Amino acid sequence: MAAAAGEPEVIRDKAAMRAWSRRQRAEGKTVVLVPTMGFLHEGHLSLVSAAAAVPGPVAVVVSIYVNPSQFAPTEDLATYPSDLAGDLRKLASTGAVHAVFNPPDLYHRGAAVSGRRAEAPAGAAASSCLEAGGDGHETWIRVERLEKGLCGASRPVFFRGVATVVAKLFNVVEPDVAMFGKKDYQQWRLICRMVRDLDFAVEIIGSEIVREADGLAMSSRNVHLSPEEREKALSISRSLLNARTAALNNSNSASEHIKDQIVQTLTEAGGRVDYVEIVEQESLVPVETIDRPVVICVAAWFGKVRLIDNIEIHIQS
Ligand SMILES: Nc1ncnc2c1ncn2[C@@H]1O[C@H](COP(=O)(O)OP(=O)(O)OP(=O)(O)O)[C@@H](O)[C@H]1O
Ligand SMILES: CC(C)(CO)[C@@H](O)C(=O)[O-]
Ligand code: BAL
Repeated sequence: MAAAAGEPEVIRDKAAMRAWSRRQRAEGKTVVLVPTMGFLHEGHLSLVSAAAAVPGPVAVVVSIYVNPSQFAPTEDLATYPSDLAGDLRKLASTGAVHAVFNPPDLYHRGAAVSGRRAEAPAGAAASSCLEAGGDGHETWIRVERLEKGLCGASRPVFFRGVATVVAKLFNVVEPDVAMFGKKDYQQWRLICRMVRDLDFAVEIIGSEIVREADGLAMSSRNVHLSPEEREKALSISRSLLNARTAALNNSNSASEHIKDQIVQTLTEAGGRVDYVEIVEQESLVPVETIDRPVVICVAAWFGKVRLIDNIEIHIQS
């Protein structure tokens, strides 16, 4: 169990962060990292509780960093919510966080070369809000199959940016354990695959989705929903719960039928569906029939807010 942590130490510098972690490990502690983009809610705090519950003496680090490389220029980097002072208060009140890593920037930005800064390098398939010419960052981790479907289809640079920044965080913080929420299901599975494939010495723990009392999955972006949009967005969790009931009550349900029902519910509520997919839990390969453990994943727009959610169905094959 963790010793009471008191006020977390706020660390902004990479070298200082690495030195802090190494001191903790030298003292016999397990370093547990909770990566976040801030504007914290109970979903994040559940990851902190799970981090504190890792057996043995632990040093819990929460990173707060809005990673520009996972946002395409058309996405919402500029309006991503933030409240560092509020976040620090929430983390201190848990008594379970020992350090907060809040770097001003994690990337080498490089110098402009012939005015090409902020453009994608020649030959790049897609660009993010980070792209730099000259001697800026140009090394990327691609989890080649898992990054393509689901959220990868409409967010072309998202998983390249996530895998790369998580690898950078692992190199700086050197955690023994890292916590990810199953709300971002594809992200969690992709990080597990990256860790396996690249032999990172980090144990990844996936933590259950935390919901509001009415079922809405907690998400930092929920703050941008109007009260009407928020009400309509309840159709996501409602349709997922109905789908699970249907799948559990009818053996070998056809995925197409279940997906159609979800699309209909979301559309009737006023949502714009990005995708509804039923996939195997680890490989994320789509299934035609629900005859094995699957997860139903949804992304839909309500107003200007794109929300994701999912539900696991534990049918034994
Ligand atoms: N409701 C939730 N339940 C469990 N984990 C969550 C929940 N919301 C976020 N997390 C996890 O917290 C970590 C940090 O996520 P992030 O800071 O992007 O918050 P978010 O609420 O997912 O924001 P966004 O609005 O970008 O979806 C991720 O591992 C994410 O899966
Ligand atoms: C894992 C992560 C912190 C990487 O920027 C982000 O994608 C998130 O908060 O889920
Ligand atoms: N929780 C995932 C971060 C993002 O949507 O960019």
